[in-house]
Amino acid sequence: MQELLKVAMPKGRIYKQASKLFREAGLAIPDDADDSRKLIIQVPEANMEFIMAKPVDVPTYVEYGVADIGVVGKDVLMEENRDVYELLDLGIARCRMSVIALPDWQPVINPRVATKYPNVASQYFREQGQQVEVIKLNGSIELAPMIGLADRIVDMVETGSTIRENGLKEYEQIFSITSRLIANRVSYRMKNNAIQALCDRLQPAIAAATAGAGK
Ligand SMILES: Nc1ncnc2c1ncn2[C@@H]1O[C@H](COP(=O)(O)OP(=O)(O)OP(=O)(O)O)[C@@H](O)[C@H]1O
Ligand SMILES: O=P(O)(O)OC[C@H]1O[C@H](OP(=O)(O)OP(=O)(O)O)[C@H](O)[C@@H]1O
Repeated sequence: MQELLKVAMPKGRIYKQASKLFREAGLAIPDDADDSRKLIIQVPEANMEFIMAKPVDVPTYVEYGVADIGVVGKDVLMEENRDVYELLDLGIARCRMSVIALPDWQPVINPRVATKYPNVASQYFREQGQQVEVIKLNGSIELAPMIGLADRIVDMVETGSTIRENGLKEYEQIFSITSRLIANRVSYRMKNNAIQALCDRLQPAIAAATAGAGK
């Protein structure tokens, strides 16, 4: 019998895709665990316990070892910069991090950039040699250039419909994003059999899903 794995699972849009991938890997994972208000869900069929977390908190739970492994977007991993192992690119929740502004944007004297990702944005503009004031927001980032809070934003683009519907334009793509499987450093050693077995099951499922999506 392998060790129980505590898994930090993001509630919201990643959960459905992650649980589908886990099922395709042969694990009996429910697809509706995030529909209830329960925050800790036992999945005895897969010898797992899910900790249903806010996506941005997943790396924190994993770094502190209260979860052995977790599923999290690359955007959050880059922003949070936690001390965890990144084990697998799950290929799900594909989107990109971009610089967005109004279509008539021109460089301004005191540029302001609004974003949910202040560390990523600051590093990007520093590397570009541009001095900007970064304003942290927690959602509806696209509002910022529309109402004059910032002249640019750094945010996620998937289908492009949010920027289209708000009359904005994507200027630069900073990096592409998918969700990753991460592990606590100690758990990776202590529960190596269980974690390795999970990776071995997930890998062909990821390859099949990626081939199926024509990517
Ligand atoms: N439009 C999108 N399309 C695909 N993936 C996305 C999109 N937006 C975000 N993601 C990915 O999904 C992850 C979780 O996003 P989600 O919107 O569920 O959470 P959140 O906005 O961080 O949390 P909350 O809903 O609690 O504010 C992101 O970190 C990113 O990796
Ligand atoms: O290109 P699209 O397919 O339109 O997706 C992009 C949108 O999705 C995310 O927002 P989310 O739904 O997480 O809402 P938020 O504003 O609360 O971050 C992101 O912040 C964009 O606003």
